[in-house]
Amino acid sequence: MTIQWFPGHMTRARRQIQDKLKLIDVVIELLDARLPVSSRNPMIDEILQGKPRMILLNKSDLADAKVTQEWIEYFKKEGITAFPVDASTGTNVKDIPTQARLLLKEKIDRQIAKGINPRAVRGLIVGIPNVGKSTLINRLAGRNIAATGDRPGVTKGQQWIKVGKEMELLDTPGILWPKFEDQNVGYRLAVTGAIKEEILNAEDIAFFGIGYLMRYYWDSLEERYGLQEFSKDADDSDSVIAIMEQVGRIRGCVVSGGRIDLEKASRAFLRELRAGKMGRFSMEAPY
Ligand SMILES: Nc1nc2c(ncn2[C@@H]2O[C@H](COP(=O)(O)OP(=O)(O)OP(=O)(O)O)[C@@H](O)[C@H]2O)c(=O)[nH]1
Repeated sequence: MTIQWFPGHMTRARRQIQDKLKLIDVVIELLDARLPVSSRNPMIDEILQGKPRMILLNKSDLADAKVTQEWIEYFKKEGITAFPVDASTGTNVKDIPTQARLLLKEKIDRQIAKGINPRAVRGLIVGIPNVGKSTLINRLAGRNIAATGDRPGVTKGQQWIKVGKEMELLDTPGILWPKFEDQNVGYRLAVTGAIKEEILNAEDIAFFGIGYLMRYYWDSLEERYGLQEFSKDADDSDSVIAIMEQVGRIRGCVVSGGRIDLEKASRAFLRELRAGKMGRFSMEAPY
């Protein structure tokens, strides 16, 4: 597997965020609830330079609720305000301005004590591609302003957006890069759709995804694809391929001679997995 990230690109992304930090009071760091480690920039603390920040575990509708709760407790122990959200339906999104003000409470209280009327809290959303930054901005703004898509890399523009009376957001989020040194990180990101399929091969990603579900979420997989007679030995590549073929059979990915088109089957599987059709799953737990 080769994933290339260019140092120039990272430096530019980092500088863009640091320029924006000067304009804002609080950072809203968006992570994918299914993989809070892999979807986190490894240098985030250094990049944020001590700016008050909260972590939102987005796409919590797709993640294992029990594991998400463990993550919330984990971040709490680290002294970081964190809570699950679902930007696509708006679950918990209304708590963001309140939590942002809480983070700045001391500063706001000092202003009030001096008789100054505190202005709206200014926030910046940061996160890796496809984590849901634009969807969240639109949700907070209550209208469609940021470009959203199911492919990484569609965010554009720059202005302040009012979120009620108490908060303002920069309409262009800060784009962070994920950590790529570890091959499994790359695959986890690819399974959830954060990395384009042109970079990693769809069959390899699906192979990884099926293996993962075989290990940790067998029942969901079994139910969806009728795998009652199949082996659930994820360490045996023949068993994994047999399941991929079954997916292909069920989804009509059959070519001449009855052979299964594994590439097509892989894409079908990934589409369904990413859309939550196999139920909720998490790929990383804190403990
Ligand atoms: N199920 C679910 N899907 C979500 C959620 N938030 C965003 N999405 C979907 O995830 C995809 C990516 O969302 P975007 O808002 O475009 O992500 P982004 O971070 O702005 O992406 P870039 O522009 O690539 O940086 C879209 O298909 C959204 O509909 C969520 O909470 N739950």
